[in-house]
Amino acid sequence: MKITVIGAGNMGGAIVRGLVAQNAVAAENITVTAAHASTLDKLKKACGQGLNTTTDNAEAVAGADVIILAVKPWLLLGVLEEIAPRIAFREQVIVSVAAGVSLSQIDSTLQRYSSDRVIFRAIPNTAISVAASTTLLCRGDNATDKEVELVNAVFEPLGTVVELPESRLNAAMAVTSCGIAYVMRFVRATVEGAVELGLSPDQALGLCIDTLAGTSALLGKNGSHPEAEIDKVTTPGGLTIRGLNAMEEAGFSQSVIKGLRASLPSKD
Ligand SMILES: NC(=O)C1=CN([C@@H]2O[C@H](COP(=O)(O)OP(=O)(O)OC[C@H]3O[C@@H](n4cnc5c(N)ncnc54)[C@H](O)[C@@H]3O)[C@@H](O)[C@H]2O)C=CC1
Ligand SMILES: O=C(O)[C@@H]1CCC=N1
Repeated sequence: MKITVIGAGNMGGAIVRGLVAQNAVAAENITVTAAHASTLDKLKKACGQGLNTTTDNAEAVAGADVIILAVKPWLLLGVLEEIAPRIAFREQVIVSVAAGVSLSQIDSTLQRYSSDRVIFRAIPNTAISVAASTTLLCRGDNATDKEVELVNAVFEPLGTVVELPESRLNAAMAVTSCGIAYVMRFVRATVEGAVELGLSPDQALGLCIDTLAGTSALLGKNGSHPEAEIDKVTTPGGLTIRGLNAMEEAGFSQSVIKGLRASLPSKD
């Protein structure tokens, strides 16, 4: 499989590094672009000199089976216009990772170049850099199972892939992609609190990481409901309920819910 990644930032760069590190795609079979050559030089150092790099997006799409668009959302349609005349539609599958740009917006941009377009949206999270992404996948209307398999072959080595309808993508993205930042903020707050209680920052962070792993295992392996697990921790008249109530008094659950709501792309 040959892949072209347009945009070598946090997401595009992580996809390229991840695919090479997991031996899923050889560096020689990946072409990657960025706005600046210096970004590409760094990526080449990380992935090996075999990696194909260029700042010419249109030139980069030649020969790819899968073209991944990983530029900022407001640049996406312009970049599509730039590469569209060079895309071999149907032979080449297009995957956008841009948040908030719909399949129909992408399709409208491409319709004057071909009547047979295969488009996907994939929303990974930054854990893709450690092959632990939850990648959300939406297929365009005319994508075949074989094309879905091809796109899965890109993202499955980098974590788990969850296919869902586009109508639920933004809600899921708030949980999985924005969620990395929200959980990190929880971790940061925990470390700040634990330092006040007398732990060193390193020790607090280590304990918090272990506790996250334990929480994850309880939910994932036991299939428990969070509230059932909370019940097991909160001894009546004990310490945890005092902590939980103090957190709720400060608006913990409402803050999280409000944050998720605010994470939806605006409809302008
Ligand atoms: N960072 C995240 O957690 C996630 C990001 N996304 C999406 O991924 C996309 C990229 O985001 P990031 O990687 O975070 O941004 P970034 O700013 O780190 O990377 C963007 C890259 O695009 C390159 N670029 C800019 N203009 C270009 C052009 N005309 N041609 C080729 N390359 C160009 C830049 O040099 C940069 O390397 C966005 O659309 C974002 O919505 C999706 C899910 C999660
Ligand atoms: O904040 C953003 O817009 C991107 C999309 C999801 C995570 N990061």
